[in-house]
Amino acid sequence: MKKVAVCGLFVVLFDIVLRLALWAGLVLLKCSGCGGLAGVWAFGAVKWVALHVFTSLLTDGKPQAEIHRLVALLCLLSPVLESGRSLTMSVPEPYVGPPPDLSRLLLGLMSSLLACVVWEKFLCGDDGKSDKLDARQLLMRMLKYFKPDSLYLMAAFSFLILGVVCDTYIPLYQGRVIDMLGGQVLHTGFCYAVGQLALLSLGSALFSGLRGGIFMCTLARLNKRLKHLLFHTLLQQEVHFFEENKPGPLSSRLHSDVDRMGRTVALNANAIVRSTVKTCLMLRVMLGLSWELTVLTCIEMPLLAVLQNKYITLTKELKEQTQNCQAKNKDLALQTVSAIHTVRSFKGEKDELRRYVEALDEMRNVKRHSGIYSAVFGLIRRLLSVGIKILMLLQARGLILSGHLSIGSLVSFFLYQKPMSINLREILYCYGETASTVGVIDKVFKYLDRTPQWKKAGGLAPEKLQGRIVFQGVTFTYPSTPEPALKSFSMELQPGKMTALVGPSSSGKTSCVSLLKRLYEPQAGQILLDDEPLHHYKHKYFHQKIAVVSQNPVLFSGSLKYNIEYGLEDCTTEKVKETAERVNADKFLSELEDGYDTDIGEGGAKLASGLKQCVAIIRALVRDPQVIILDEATSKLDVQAQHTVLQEILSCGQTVLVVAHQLKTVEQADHIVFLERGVVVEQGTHQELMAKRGRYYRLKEELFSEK
Ligand SMILES: Nc1ncnc2c1ncn2[C@@H]1O[C@H](COP(=O)(O)OP(=O)(O)OP(=O)(O)O)[C@@H](O)[C@H]1O
Repeated sequence: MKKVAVCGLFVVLFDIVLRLALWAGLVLLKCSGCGGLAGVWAFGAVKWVALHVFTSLLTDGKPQAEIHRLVALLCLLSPVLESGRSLTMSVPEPYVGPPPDLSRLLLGLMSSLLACVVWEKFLCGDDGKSDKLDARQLLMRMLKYFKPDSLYLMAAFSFLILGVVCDTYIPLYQGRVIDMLGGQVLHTGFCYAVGQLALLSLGSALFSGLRGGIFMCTLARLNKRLKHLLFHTLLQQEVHFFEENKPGPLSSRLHSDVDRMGRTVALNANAIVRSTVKTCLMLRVMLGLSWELTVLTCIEMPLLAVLQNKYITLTKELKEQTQNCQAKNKDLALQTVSAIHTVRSFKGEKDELRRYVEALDEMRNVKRHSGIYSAVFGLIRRLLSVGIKILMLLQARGLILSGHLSIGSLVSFFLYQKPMSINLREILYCYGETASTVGVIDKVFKYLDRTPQWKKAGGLAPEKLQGRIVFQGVTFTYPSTPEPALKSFSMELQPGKMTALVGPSSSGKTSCVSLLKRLYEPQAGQILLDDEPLHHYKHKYFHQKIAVVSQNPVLFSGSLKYNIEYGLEDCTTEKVKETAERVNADKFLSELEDGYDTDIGEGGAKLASGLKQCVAIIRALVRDPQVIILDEATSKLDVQAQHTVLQEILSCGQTVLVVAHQLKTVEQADHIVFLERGVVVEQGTHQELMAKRGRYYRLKEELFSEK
């Protein structure tokens, strides 16, 4: 880098020498110019050759890419600017080339250097090249999601350009009208000018409105598509994914981040195109009005770019911190509110409030830092603008006094100048905003690209299923823990028989049920249903044939009927009632306020826990499952109801697995599997195990303490 800087310095010095030589030559020859536009271009070409030879000598024939760019700018910028200036002259004057004005020659050098710094630092700097490439790829990928809306976008961009063209010419016509006010212009001429102005204003309002509306519609469509896709992808993920990623951040990704992504890309693309087209058109008009004032206006741009870039770098981390804090706050509040019963019964309100206040404090600190940065940035930016404005006023006075500028043109220029700075600021802001959204886009795409870490379900859906389940040497470790929950675990569940899985706490009973529900995949061994691995069955078929009822079933807000039919497409009310009758619950449920249409509240909060279990049992039975897993599913029912439910289930010839903590259930079981630390210690009937007088017998009192 140092080598490039030193080489660049020598190139600039050599360029100054060449410019001074040209100036001295023109002064000595008493020439007012160097041969018109052709002369300027010729001088640029000669300089290019000279600088090229000079840099080759300096770098042993291997000049760096940065030096090449610097040389190109030093040689080309002045001819290009001069050509542009002559093109924008309303009445083409015979061009005589730059007068032998030293300050003008040096102004060309300064603008070349400034352009070079902006180019190297902000547009193609080497730092983080791969990051920029990634960002570009991400943005390009994001743009692909707009493909279905291409027609809308084309219409929106067309209206945008039409609106911008109208917008751009409004100040010019305003200036003309002002000049006509004091002049000897015919009334019709004046009315014609005012009519043109009115037409332009009308066009601007109409096209801008159409553009805005279409962009908003497109954005809404994109948001819907992205959210749908992301939610679909999330639902495909394995259970461990949801254990690793908390609901708060996931919901934040799904809502705020997707919204922000679409908004930033769509609105920024809109703003960048609008501002760029406007800036180009305005530059053309402003150069025509006064190139000196235009140069002063343009000096503001690179300085603002440097400032903005610094600001973005400083606040990038703060933005991420703010996002994380927001997600954390949301998560904390959600957790506390959803567990309000536990919080209240443990008098945890104070603790929860403290935790929430701590999270709010963290957020406040981050926001305070953002505020300070924003204030300092705003102050420096304003000081810079005021400084440039003072310079412009001084220059404008000179131009008016020398007759090069009319008052109307100056008014027009100032009418352009403010929107021009706003446009440039908008471009820079959008650039910064898009850059800072890249992180958000990246996170969302990471979720969208995530392949679920579980075996895909097959297509098996036999009409007749026996329901024989075999665990063959299953070893299973949770992804987040090193110790296996089940070690070479084998067990068989027979159709029409009830098997009880018993064991002390943390022995692996629930893990067994989770594997059977296919919430996790075992690392070794396999689980077979009618001699076929579980993942060979169709997803919907499998979960219809294997029903699980847990101790604390999850119910959804809505009616009783909605909860019982949940996930079924063709379940009739008769079938629901019939199933409820089988477990003696129909009478009770029908007597509720609105019968089966009674709203059970958030998570079934309006139901007693026994009734919740009852609804969960009916929900399982209504699916006509072949395998029923009862994970303490009847613990909150009275003895008579428990008996009825078990008898009803067994009478249908289904395979029943009971995770038991109560002796009553175990005694009824045909087969008992006694688990300890993920290993089957003993198995057999209750009598056999008692007769053995082994672990089951010794732990009986401890396990089934109710007896
Ligand atoms: N989601 C999980 N992530 C990590 N480890 C887990 C998870 N669930 C259970 N475990 C661990 O797996 C082991 C077996 O737990 P499991 O819940 O299967 O036992 P259990 O016999 O059902 O216990 P309990 O009767 O108390 O419900 C325990 O060591 C437990 O800490």
